[in-house]
Amino acid sequence: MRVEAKVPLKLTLFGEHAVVYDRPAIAMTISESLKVRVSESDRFLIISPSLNIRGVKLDLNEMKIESDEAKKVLRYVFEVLNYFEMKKPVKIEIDSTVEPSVGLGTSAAVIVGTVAAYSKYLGIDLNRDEIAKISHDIELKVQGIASRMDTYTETYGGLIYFLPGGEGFERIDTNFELTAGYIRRSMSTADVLWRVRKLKELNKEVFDNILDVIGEITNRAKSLIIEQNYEELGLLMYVNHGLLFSLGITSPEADEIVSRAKQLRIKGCKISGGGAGGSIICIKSVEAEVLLKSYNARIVNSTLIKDGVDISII
Ligand SMILES: Nc1ncnc2c1ncn2[C@@H]1O[C@H](COP(=O)(O)OP(=O)(O)O)[C@@H](O)[C@H]1O
Ligand SMILES: C[C@@](O)(CCOP(=O)(O)O)CC(=O)O
Ligand SMILES: [Mg+2]
Repeated sequence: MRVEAKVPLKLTLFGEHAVVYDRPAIAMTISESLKVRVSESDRFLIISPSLNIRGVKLDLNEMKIESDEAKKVLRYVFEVLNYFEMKKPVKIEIDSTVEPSVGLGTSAAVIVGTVAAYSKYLGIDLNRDEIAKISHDIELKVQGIASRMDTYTETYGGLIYFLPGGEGFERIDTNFELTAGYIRRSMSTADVLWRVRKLKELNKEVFDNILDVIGEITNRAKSLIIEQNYEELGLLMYVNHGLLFSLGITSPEADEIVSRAKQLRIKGCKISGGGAGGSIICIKSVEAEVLLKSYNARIVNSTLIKDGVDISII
């Protein structure tokens, strides 16, 4: 038996980082995806062609390759197998339409896909809520810090508003259109999250105020998306980017792109996801695509996808 889980990747429209501290957020699934295929094997094998592993060590006597980096990047998959007590050995193949760690929720997709496919392979029927919850717990365990935004968005699919307080979400029925692309990233989301945590400890009051404003912007943005008021929404994207700059999670190149976008009168642009480079989103326009390409960004297919993880037996 072979089971395949196709997981849509996601963009964060508003509230990244603040959502970790129980403020609201808005995210949506897009046409880019990551597939996890699980099939019979006599031992556990993980194959992921898009991963670049550096610093391998070769034991010439046993012809065995060892890599601390491989262990680290495959920890998301390992912890899923561990959760299911590694009940049956399997071959796990992971294919993604984008590179790993670009602010599009690839970490969550690897977890959601492996939870969905491996549980099905084991004959365990999980509903979406169970897949999302297990996946969130695993992301939190591996990274030490994580909100439920990415795992829930990719499990359920669509454009989703996460309520403040860390519980509850609403799906918003809309045909929102974005232009998006990603640039080089200097850190993983986990590393950025820990940097933000340190900043929070340094000055709790200022930090909390910034997060409150991000929360207010997110709540206003929710109404503007429903009203299709893209002028004001775009303005709030610039404001959200500025607040992310103040949290230290943008990058010089991302700031330059967003500033240039403003100068070109593009309606709205901001960094999306973990930051330190990675994904940038703008209200859809030809000018935004030209701008992103001029910075060698890889344009992503940001068509809103309304369905979440899809499991099939092949
Ligand atoms: N195709 C893949 N195969 C295996 N693991 C992956 C893949 N893509 C992402 N990952 C895991 O997710 C990590 C990236 O997480 P993160 O920095 O949060 O990226 P993103 O912002 O895209 O979610 C990688 O270091 C790796 O551990
Ligand atoms: C920064 C954060 O809000 C989003 C991270 O998104 P990504 O892993 O960069 O796609 C973290 C989280 O919500 O867990
Ligand atoms: Mg991630």
